[in-house]
Formats: sequence, structure tokens, C-alpha cells
Amino acid sequence: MTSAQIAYLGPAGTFTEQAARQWAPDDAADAWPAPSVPAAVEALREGRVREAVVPFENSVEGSVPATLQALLDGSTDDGVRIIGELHVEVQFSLLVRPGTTLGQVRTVASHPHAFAQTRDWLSARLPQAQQVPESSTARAAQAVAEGGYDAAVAAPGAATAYRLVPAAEHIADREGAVTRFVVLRRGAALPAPTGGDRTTLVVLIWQNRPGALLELLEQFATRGIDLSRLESRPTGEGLGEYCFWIDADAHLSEQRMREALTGLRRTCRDVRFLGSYPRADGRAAAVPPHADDDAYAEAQGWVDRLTRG
Ligand SMILES: O=C(O)C(=O)Cc1ccccc1
Repeated sequence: MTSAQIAYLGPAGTFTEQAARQWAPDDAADAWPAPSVPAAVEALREGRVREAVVPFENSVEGSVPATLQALLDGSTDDGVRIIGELHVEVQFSLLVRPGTTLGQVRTVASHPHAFAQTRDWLSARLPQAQQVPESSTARAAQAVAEGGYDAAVAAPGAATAYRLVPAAEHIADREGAVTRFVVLRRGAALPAPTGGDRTTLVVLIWQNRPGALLELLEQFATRGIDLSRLESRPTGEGLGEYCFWIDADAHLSEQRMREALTGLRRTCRDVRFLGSYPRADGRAAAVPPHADDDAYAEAQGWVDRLTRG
């Protein structure tokens, strides 16, 4: 692989490629289709690419475990940060080699998230077909072109790249499914606050301490910070050992977020900061008057005056 500007979950024709093009249209010609999410993140850690675009979560199926794991796998401070996010509406087609009919399909390949979003359609229309997970929808389409499977659940646009044709289109069980992609950089300056930002954290609480999760949530609640995502994931250290993935609707440069983070650092076993970045939907955060920077500055000034006497 030569040095590229941007890595994405490949090969060509994935939804992640659509997200990468949307993020950096000028870098499209110099993008590297990584064979997996960990490979894309690794290329970033090794400085072979400037940015990596990876799928993070989906409105139907939830988070993409490979991405969460890849983000945690580095050293505690490898400098890899989320600097942006994108929402992409995904549509699925069943792609086959020209001449294959629906009735001839015995094996279907795709990314597990694509299977999850077309489950009802596949069980109604291809109840006998074997479903084989692949690293991405486009990898599945490529494998169909190579003769490895009869069909792939993939983006409509993948048909052109692999000379396939749709045996069925619009096969998602729910219309309007949205996938959230994140853009990663290593050693990047913190993106400037916009007033509609998000901070992603991974927090380990002390086990066997009653109220530990409540204490974690209070760090945000008392500082007027809305949480848009909270997910517990196993740490891999044993049954019952969990970490919490949190998206908080505030930027690290805001005092309320800095104080929440200080509180987490004091009271939790471990805190990983994965980035503060603008929300894809551009929605401004509703900051209660008691939690804006002016309120913090006024209160801090009062305490300082009391201290000085
Ligand atoms: O496999 C792809 O094309 C991806 O980009 C991952 C994915 C799979 C299914 C829905 C959204 C993203």
C-alpha cells in the first residue's frame, strides 16, 4: 500500500466509501480501501494515512463491535481521536451475476449489519439460502463476482464496480435506516467548538460498588449535559466486567464538560477520551443557564473572592 490520504472500510463500493467521499470529496482518488476496520485504524496509528473513516453505529442494529474494539485496542493514549461524524442513509440491493435468478440463489454473503437490516426480506424470499458473513458488503459483492457465492446484500452502487446486477432492490426491512460513520485522526488538534458538539468517552467504573453507575451519570446530570448514547460493553476481562461508551452533547472546551471529565477521572477506574467534534446533524446543544461558561466563571469568581477574603 502506498501512502494515501484517507483509509476506509473497503473494498470499493462499501457504504463507508460513500461516507468517505462525502467527508473528503477531493481525496476520493487517493483513498485506501482497507480490508477491515482494524486495518484502517492501524494504518492511521502507523502514520500511513492522514484520516480513517469507519462505521460506528446504525439506527437499526446498534454499534459496530469491530470499530469499538479497534478504537480500544491501541495504547491508552495513542493520539487517535474522532474528529467528525457523518450520517448516511443506507439502501440495500440483492446483487447477483448476470443471468442468476432469485430461485437459483443458495448462498448470500454480506456484512452482519446488512443481514440484520434485511432479515425479514431474506427469510421471506430466500428462506433456504445460507447466509455467510463477510468483512463488508462490497467484499461480499466482489466474492459473488469471483463465483464464491450466489448473491450479496450490498449497496446498489456496488453492482457497477463488480459487474453484478440487482435481483431485487430496496430490500431493507425498515425504510430510512441511517448509519453513523466516524472520522479518525492521530495527533490532530481538537476541532473547534460549534455549539452543537459531541464528546465520545469510554469509562470503566469500579466494580462491586453500589451506585457506581449512578455516580457516573451524575457527573453529567448535575452539569446540564445531555447524553445521546450510553452503551455497556464487555471489557473482555471476565463475565460482569463492563465499560461504558458515552456520547455526551458538549465539547471539551466547555467548562461543564471539563468539570464532568474531571469528576469522572476522580471517581472512575479509567476514562478514555476519544474526541470532541461537531454533530453531523448540526443541532445546537440546549445548555441550561446554570451550566453555561458564564455561570461557571461567575461562580468560580465568587469562590476566588471568598478565598482572598
Ligand atoms: O459493509 C459496508 O458496506 C460498510 O460500510 C459497513 C456497513 C454495513 C451495513 C450497513 C452500514 C455499514
